[in-house]
Amino acid sequence: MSGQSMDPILKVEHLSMKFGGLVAINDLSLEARRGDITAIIGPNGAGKTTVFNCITGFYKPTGGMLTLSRQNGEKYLLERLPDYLITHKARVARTFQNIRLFSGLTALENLLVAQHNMLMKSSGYTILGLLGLPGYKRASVEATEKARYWLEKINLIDRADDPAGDLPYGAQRRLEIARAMCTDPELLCLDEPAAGLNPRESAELNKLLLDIRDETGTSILLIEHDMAVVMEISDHVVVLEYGTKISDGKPEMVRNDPKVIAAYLGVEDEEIAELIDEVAAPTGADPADIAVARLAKEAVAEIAKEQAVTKGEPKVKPARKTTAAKPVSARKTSARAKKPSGGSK
Ligand SMILES: Nc1ncnc2c1ncn2[C@@H]1O[C@H](COP(=O)(O)OP(=O)(O)OP(=O)(O)O)[C@@H](O)[C@H]1O
Repeated sequence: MSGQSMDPILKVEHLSMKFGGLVAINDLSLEARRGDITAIIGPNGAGKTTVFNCITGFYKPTGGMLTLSRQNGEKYLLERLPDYLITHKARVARTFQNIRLFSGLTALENLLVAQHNMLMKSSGYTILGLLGLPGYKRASVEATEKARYWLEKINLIDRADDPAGDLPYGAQRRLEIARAMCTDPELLCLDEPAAGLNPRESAELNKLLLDIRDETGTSILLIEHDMAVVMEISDHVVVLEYGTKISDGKPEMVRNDPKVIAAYLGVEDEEIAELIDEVAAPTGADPADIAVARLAKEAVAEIAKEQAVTKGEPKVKPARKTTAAKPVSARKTSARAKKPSGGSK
């Protein structure tokens, strides 16, 4: 039940983000459709988290426009909003690469804290809540019901009263997603939700995300390195390299795109340039595409040959974190320098 409508919930237009002389995002445009799971993938340092940080207000972009269209017709220019309004007005929620739960609070309490704003509002921002105002009581019951609903959904209802820090890693990841869902987002941004999960936990995560999409209609924007997750659940995939979009489309199209294969295999620019010179484009096809395709094919064959002699090694997984070479089109926009502190991962 993906792509409930063709209208985009998020439109990124000509986004750029510079850190001093480093161009992290270069004139990036993309769309995430309402009701879809959209994945942003790319090698390390491609700019994925920077895009998330621009969308969620952690960074103010150097240029470009980020338009969030809510279901009720309200539109928000995210680059102009402070981060708390991006959450509360534009209804964008996010999780981070590293888990950020309150580890000393129980699983249930973590989900109640997420609803703190709504509870404060119903208490009139005074101590009237403590005096048992009916409105506050009702809100408090609803908050607990919502928290328990999400605990059921993530199979943690039996551990509602356990400290979040005592839960297994995969359960903590699901709890973070549940916490984000307790804020009733229209766009849920997940930064590497499958990182560190074992195959069983990954499968549980996939199911949870598909349920969220299908049952709540929430649109999901996902950064992910695990290709099994990306290919299984995404409706649409955008590939970045050096802050530039190199591919955009359905998962099967992106998976077979020579530019994407080359980026993940780390083919050197010089090799591509040499081949472009050699390649005669008989049917008017782009020589760069032909060259990249040929190099990718050679690289895959080489790896397959190596693996044939190395028993027990895993199969080629192009989307695992690898350092990639720059694409022909992005040689001048190096975003692969060392990352200074201050970013939000
Ligand atoms: N706060 C910052 N200050 C300076 N440079 C930054 C900052 N944040 C990110 N960068 C740089 O921007 C580029 C893109 O980084 P980003 O973290 O967005 O990549 P990524 O695709 O999310 O990588 P990964 O897959 O490793 O998480 C990198 O070169 C990084 O060093």
